[in-house]
Amino acid sequence: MSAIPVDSKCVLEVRNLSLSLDQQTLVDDISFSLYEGERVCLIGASGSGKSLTARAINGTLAPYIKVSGEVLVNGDSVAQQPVLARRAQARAATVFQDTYSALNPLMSVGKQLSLSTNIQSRDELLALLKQMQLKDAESLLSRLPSELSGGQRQRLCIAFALLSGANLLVADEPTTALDVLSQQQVIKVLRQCCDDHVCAHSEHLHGSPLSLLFITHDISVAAQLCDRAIVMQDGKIVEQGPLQTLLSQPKHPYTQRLVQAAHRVHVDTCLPQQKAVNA
Ligand SMILES: Nc1ncnc2c1ncn2[C@@H]1O[C@H](COP(=O)(O)OP(=O)(O)OP(=O)(O)O)[C@@H](O)[C@H]1O
Repeated sequence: MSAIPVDSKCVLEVRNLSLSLDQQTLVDDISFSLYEGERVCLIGASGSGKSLTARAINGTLAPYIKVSGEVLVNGDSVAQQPVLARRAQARAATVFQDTYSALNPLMSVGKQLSLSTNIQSRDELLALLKQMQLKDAESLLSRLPSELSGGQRQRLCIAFALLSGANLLVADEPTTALDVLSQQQVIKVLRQCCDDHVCAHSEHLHGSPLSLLFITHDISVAAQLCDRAIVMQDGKIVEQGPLQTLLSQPKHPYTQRLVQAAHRVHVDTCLPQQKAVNA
């Protein structure tokens, strides 16, 4: 990971955040920060509290979840605020694993795009789709979301999310439901968005680069995109640091198991090829 410049702006600060339901603690006193332009992954097994943490950040927690601690987005304290109660600069753009949750299933892609952007020109809409590496953009504009592949829909969701002008993107398992090639396309688009995106239309965030919180249970996917990792287990952060360091010298037993499992999957995947070469 490149060192964070001293004068970097803190885009997200999660401070002693706990989330509970009745007497059960689901997220337990976690703290971490994200600086502008950083790509950080929140990684952990199913049920470790990643999505709940994402919901506390983007303001979509169920109202019956008890929140304590602080979440600051661009300096605004938002832990207790649902998304619609937040100032524009404190709203994080979000993409989810379930792409249908962000798209109107009954409206063509072109209509949805032009309603959310106020862009009426077909050429500008086509340019937007091309930025998302969506080929065949002409035909995509007239299709319904169900007439796109999962990978195309996810790239469209990323475009929609970034149109909000937010400087923080929370991507909650955006590649989990996709095949390997579609995963690669989504990662490529996310990487490109982080490299190119500056908030042009937001008065408060003007010129601010995009920061990414990438939520996943797959450390090998995270390694293709992120510089830093925060590892969660059973609602707690057990380790955090540069991703390359975690991969080469994992300290916590859970991180060690995660890295070993990723190596095993890699070796298993390579085995048939090896046999074929040796045959
Ligand atoms: N709305 C809710 N009401 C009650 N319990 C919940 C709610 N959302 C999540 N939980 C519980 O909180 C714990 C953490 O869930 P969370 O969805 O954050 O896990 P996760 O790490 O994102 O898992 P996955 O990788 O499977 O999405 C789980 O035990 C889950 O059952």
